[in-house]
Amino acid sequence: MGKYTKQDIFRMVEEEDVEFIRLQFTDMFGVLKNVAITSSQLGKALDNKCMFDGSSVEGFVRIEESDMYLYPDYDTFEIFPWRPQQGKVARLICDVYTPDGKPFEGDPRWILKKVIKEAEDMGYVFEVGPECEFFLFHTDDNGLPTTLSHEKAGYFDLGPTDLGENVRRDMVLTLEDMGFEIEASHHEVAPAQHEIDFKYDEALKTADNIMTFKLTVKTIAKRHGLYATFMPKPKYGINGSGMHVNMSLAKDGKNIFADENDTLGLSEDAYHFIAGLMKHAKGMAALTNPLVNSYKRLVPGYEAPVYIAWSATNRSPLIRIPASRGQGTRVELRNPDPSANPYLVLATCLAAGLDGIKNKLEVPASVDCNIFEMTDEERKHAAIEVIPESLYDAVRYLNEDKFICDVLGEHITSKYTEAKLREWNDYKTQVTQWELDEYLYKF
Ligand SMILES: Nc1ncnc2c1ncn2[C@@H]1O[C@H](COP(=O)(O)OP(=O)(O)OP(=O)(O)O)[C@@H](O)[C@H]1O
Ligand SMILES: N[C@@H](CCC(=O)O)C(=O)O
Ligand SMILES: [Mg+2]
Ligand SMILES: [Mg+2]
Repeated sequence: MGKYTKQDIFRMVEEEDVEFIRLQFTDMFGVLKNVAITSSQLGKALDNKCMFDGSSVEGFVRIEESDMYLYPDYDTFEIFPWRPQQGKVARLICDVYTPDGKPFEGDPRWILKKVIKEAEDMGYVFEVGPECEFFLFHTDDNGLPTTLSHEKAGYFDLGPTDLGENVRRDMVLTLEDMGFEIEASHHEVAPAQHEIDFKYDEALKTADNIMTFKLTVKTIAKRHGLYATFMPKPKYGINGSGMHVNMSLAKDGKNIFADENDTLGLSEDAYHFIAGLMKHAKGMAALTNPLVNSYKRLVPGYEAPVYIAWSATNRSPLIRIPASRGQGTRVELRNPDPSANPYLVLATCLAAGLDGIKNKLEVPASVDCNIFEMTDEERKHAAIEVIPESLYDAVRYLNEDKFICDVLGEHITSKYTEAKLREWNDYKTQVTQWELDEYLYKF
């Protein structure tokens, strides 16, 4: 049973004086799209009759087959608190369907739903809590984003040093207005870098929440004359922004990753899940780290992972098991960044973990020392592999991992690969400032 019925939505629109409704969906590349309707069209929208031109959305369909339908998920009805309070603006997150009434295979939300169904058939609920980091920068005289900030604060610092402090407070209050349960918010390590953590939930809800979170953070920053960016590594020499993904599986309301009798308090299935994530980490990288820029974050020295390993005691590997046990027992994957499409990231993470469980994959020994301080020889001896080092490598690994390609389906795999190779080739031909600074005078 859903949270809202059609009648509930009509009633809320009437009572709350909602004038506009945004029908939202997310494209393959994690970009939020929407078409706005007035409340006079609500009945049509709720009957799945609203159409859009799919050929205008990158990675969707060709012009000859362009009609797509939006099927609103009633439970996602939410009013935007930052819009006028008369003639309010609300949104509904939608699934994308083809004209013959089938889910569109290029819709990332559908891909996630498919894997969730598979988990449900095994009796599992997939619970996920993300940690989204972002930067707040000034805009220039034309209102365009810069990488400038006047902030000096660092990790966990308290104001009033920081202009960002008030902005973050406003973000938290707005998110709470929209039903988010905010667990923590703090200044991150780099100047102008922040993090707001919200409570974990079932995977589909969390993926929707991540999209809403990014929209809200950007909107509130703009209101304060700042620009919020989720670009993974906006500045050389300081930390980049990650989106650690905390995951657990529940069966009949009980966290099945916990086992008091184990030395680390983890169940067999938790170990298999970790092994599945490790097996597919390279194949998933093009999704968890989708930009050319993503790979500039995954370098030693900035709290971001580089090596495929796991540990219950330290933060340097790809996978960390945070200390909390019982219902809080979870696996934290540390390489995803907030530019990723959350639907595709959660779909592939869940599928990889389930692959581990189904096939009883064995985890290698945990690496409890600082991997960055090991020599290449020591890492080789411990069979520690490296996360792909560029978008190009990541796309290659994706196409080699048939299991992950199957999760994504033919449509997304081919369109995604095509677009990401185009992005890489465009980047590859650029002459950067670094090259000019290094070479122009020498040669
Ligand atoms: N059982 C669980 N399953 C999935 N997620 C969970 C579970 N329990 C807690 N979480 C989520 O994990 C996230 C924890 O974030 P928190 O910032 O505390 O983690 P952290 O990794 O210790 O922090 P950091 O990496 O910034 O030092 C929250 O979103 C929380 O709701
Ligand atoms: N900003 C770091 C993470 C810092 C943290 O541990 O919270 C990253 O790029 O992943
Ligand atoms: Mg953090
Ligand atoms: Mg974390």
